[in-house]
Amino acid sequence: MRVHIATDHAAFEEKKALVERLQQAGHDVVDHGAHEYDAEDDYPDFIIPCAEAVVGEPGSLGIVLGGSGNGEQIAANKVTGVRAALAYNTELAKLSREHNNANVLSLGGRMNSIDECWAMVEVFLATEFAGVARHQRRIDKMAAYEASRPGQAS
Ligand SMILES: O=C(CO)[C@H](O)[C@H](O)COP(=O)(O)O
Repeated sequence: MRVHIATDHAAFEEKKALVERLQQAGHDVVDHGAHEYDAEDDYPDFIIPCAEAVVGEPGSLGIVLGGSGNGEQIAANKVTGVRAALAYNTELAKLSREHNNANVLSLGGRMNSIDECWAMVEVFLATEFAGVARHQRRIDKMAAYEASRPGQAS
């Protein structure tokens, strides 16, 4: 699977480890940075391009990381077409795909170990959207709202 990934400094080591594990597992990984550790860097600079790449490549998925994952989820969700979910256990990662058809998973490198992050990534990538009508209806309502905002193409 094509996987876009990004972090700020706060999950620099976790991102590096995840890129290695994803490649070992055979995924086609695009690393949007941070490529160097800089304690003063800003997560939107990496997360927004990563989220845009996910939308630009239908069928791909994204993994964004930070200290908590909160700001990274918020930044990713600013990109039209992104449904980014914050997870801290595998059940949330699974539900984000099954119920929300999330295309971006947000993780907190200061909240979970590398092994825990990897477990969530594996579940996220392996789980399909359930396609149940009530879930699709709710996603459609959000997409309609998104499309109705000024400046959005119809
Ligand atoms: O998780 C994050 C945003 O939600 C950031 O990674 C976190 O805020 C960075 O913190 P600091 O600049 O103190 O290292």
